[in-house]
Amino acid sequence: MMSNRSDPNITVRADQLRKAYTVTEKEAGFLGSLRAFVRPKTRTVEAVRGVSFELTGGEMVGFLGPNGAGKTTTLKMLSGLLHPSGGAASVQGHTPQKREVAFLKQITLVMGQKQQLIWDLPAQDSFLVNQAIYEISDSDYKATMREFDEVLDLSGILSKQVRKLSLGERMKCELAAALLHRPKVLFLDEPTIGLDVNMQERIREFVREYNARFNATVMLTSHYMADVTALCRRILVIDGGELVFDGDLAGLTTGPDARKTVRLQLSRPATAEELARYGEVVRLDGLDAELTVPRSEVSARAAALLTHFEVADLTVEDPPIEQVIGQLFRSEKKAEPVRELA
Ligand SMILES: Nc1ncnc2c1ncn2[C@@H]1O[C@H](COP(=O)(O)OP(=O)(O)OP(=O)(O)O)[C@@H](O)[C@H]1O
Repeated sequence: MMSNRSDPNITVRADQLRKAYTVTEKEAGFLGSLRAFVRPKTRTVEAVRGVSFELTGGEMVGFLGPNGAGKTTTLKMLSGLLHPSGGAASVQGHTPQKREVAFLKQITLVMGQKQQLIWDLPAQDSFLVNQAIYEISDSDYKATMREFDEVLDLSGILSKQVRKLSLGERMKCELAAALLHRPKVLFLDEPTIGLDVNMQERIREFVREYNARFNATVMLTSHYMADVTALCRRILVIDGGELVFDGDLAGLTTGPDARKTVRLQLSRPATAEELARYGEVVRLDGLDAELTVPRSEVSARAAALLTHFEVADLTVEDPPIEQVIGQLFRSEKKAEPVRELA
């Protein structure tokens, strides 16, 4: 969909955003260090290669990709922590790298792997620091803390030294601290990493409620697909620094390119080559086989499988979303034309 650049509803825009890092290569050992010091050898890593997309106010979007795909680099550019090597970004009408106060008051970046809270102090001391930095009035501070407490149940943990908190408790405090100023745009980089299932659900609920209450735009990366399926209708998939998919999460399992999983319990062994004539074999374990087939051809393929093999049982289901997205990562072709900016 073409967009109007002045559309006030667009809160985040990346326009051919690029980032190349220059890394110094060093051989092992002392001599290697010396050589690198005297005559540094450098190499360019193209982490983000011309990424374009737009998010509208209140949208929650999953930002997915394999390790090293460029997710964190993109989020850092959108938060103004990194200068793009090319292209442009705009968030709430601001150019992120200018780090204007009015911009910083409207965004937050939460990195599950990094912490913002002061380690040796109770979390509430870090909250007070943020209250001062963001110039939050006492009444707003109290009201926000009350709201956050309802969902996150912060009672009893705010006064403990951060170093003594469990990972889940700390993450609840990290999120609360990062959202104290009620930002309109949330960049959440693995906010649930390492948490148990219950705590992941709690954090999800908090993000969902925050989004509903403040109509906030949320861009979320997570290795837990449950986070994405619970919160996001749309996903952006990045691979090797390029956007390879921008569209509806549901469309991946129902759209024209969608596939179905056919599970077979065979009565007599078959080879992967034989089965591969009827679909893509994703697993063959003794008499248990699993194939994916185009959704539109599922009945014909199932009938053919029943005719050509001795089958004790056959079931058809949607493939796990991890598998569908994994196939996007590996695919060379773009799964759907990526939205072009006007
Ligand atoms: N400061 C840096 N200097 C040099 N290269 C970097 C730097 N930060 C990231 N990279 C490289 O840029 C590429 C993209 O990294 P990035 O952290 O953005 O990926 P990611 O999608 O967030 O990965 P992950 O899921 O593993 O966190 C990788 O090849 C990474 O090694």
